[in-house]
Amino acid sequence: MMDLFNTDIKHNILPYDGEVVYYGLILTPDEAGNYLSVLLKDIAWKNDEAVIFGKHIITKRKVAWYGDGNYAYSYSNISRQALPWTKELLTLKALVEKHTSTAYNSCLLNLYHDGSEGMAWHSDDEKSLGKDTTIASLSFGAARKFALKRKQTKQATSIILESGSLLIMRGTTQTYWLHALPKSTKVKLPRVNLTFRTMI
Ligand SMILES: O=C(O)CCC(=O)C(=O)O
Ligand SMILES: [Fe+2]
Repeated sequence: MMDLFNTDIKHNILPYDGEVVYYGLILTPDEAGNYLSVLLKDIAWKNDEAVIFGKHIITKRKVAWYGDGNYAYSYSNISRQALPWTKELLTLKALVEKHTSTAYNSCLLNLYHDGSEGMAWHSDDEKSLGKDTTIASLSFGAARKFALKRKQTKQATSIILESGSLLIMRGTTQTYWLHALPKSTKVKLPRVNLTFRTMI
């Protein structure tokens, strides 16, 4: 596929206690734009729900959960059932697996309609994901800042995720670091993010 934009030097953007590697573009801007249209149309987007301090919250951001099996996935006190892969998601999964030499069995999708929507600080450390799991993040649409902050020292770093780009988090990243997608009033266009994961 497109290796044109890939430099062979992929460095860890974390100083220690985990590995976050930015691969840059693995799709051309045109390919990424086409996928964005298809994903906006074909994915079963739903507003995310959570129960926080006993209060039922519904987010503006939309989510979807796809996977191999009948995975039940639970976070923020709400459980969700994985939908069967679509053709496009299987193609993208294979592409990401090739680039990262890792197999995934599920994918969490997020749709941020514009910069007024984001994701708060968290780590993907649910028991169902296993410890020190590899998560591959593929982005489409508006470029957005992805921020990381060490749990203990609050040391921070960030990177801009462009349309068609791939980022992976692996090793002890989820144990020692939080990540977030900050809101930005400057962003007027939608972004779709796919995180390929391995459920155990
Ligand atoms: O949208 C992003 O880039 C981050 C998504 C994320 O952290 C997650 O789905 O757990
Ligand atoms: Fe996350």
